[in-house]
Amino acid sequence: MSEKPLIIGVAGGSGSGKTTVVSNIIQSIGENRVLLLQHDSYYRDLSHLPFEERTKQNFDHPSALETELMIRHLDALRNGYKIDIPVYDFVKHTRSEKTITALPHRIILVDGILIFSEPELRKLMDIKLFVDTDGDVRLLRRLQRDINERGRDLSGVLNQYEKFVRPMHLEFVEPSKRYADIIIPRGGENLVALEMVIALIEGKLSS
Ligand SMILES: Nc1ncnc2c1ncn2[C@@H]1O[C@H](COP(=O)(O)OP(=O)(O)O)[C@@H](O)[C@H]1O
Ligand SMILES: Nc1ccn([C@@H]2O[C@H](COP(=O)(O)O)[C@@H](O)[C@H]2O)c(=O)n1
Repeated sequence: MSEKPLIIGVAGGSGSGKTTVVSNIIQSIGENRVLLLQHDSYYRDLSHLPFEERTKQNFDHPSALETELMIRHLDALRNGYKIDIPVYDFVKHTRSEKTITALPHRIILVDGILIFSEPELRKLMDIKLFVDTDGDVRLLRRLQRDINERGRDLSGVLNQYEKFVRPMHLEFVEPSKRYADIIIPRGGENLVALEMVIALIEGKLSS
């Protein structure tokens, strides 16, 4: 592929609806034209720690993620090379032996809570979207998701939220909103904003 891809970043707090927004964009633009790269896939492996220790880590600080690898991957894709995306296990807090091979695409969607707080990563993005959802709504969604899908219990989710998620959100995620080109209030339910974003992407692709 000789043309450089269009790289679209989708940031926002945990549970804000990033994945929902991204899925809507992919459905509208067409799966075969888009590659999704999630910062979540680049969480550092903690298999060297006992399980109890892993659960006590701060996963909301930039140092918890191997952002340098994600940047190398984006550079490789921009230059026409394939990459091997890590597979992360949120139940065990570990990275799998397996990877997923991804080929260069015309559009690359990048999502994650901290993608705009990393200058090197931010620099690579052509369009930056921030999904803005109230903290109480995000906490309720996260409670449900983490208990149903990530092997957590009520008190674990609440402790983690109070100790790490909320303070790191205020320190890193919320201030990074200033770098967004478009702020999407309420996330995936905001169909007007989604239509505008999709029209913008289509316009960029045809220009
Ligand atoms: N508008 C919405 N209404 C109800 N539930 C939603 C809505 N948007 C997202 N969710 C649910 O909330 C949870 C978190 O949403 P998700 O899109 O995964 O957020 P993020 O990727 O920002 O963490 C998911 O279980 C999702 O199904
Ligand atoms: N082992 C891990 C790794 C990350 N988290 C939490 O995931 C959140 C980011 O993912 P979203 O899909 O919600 O954007 C982040 O807030 C971390 O606290 C975790 O709980 N365990």
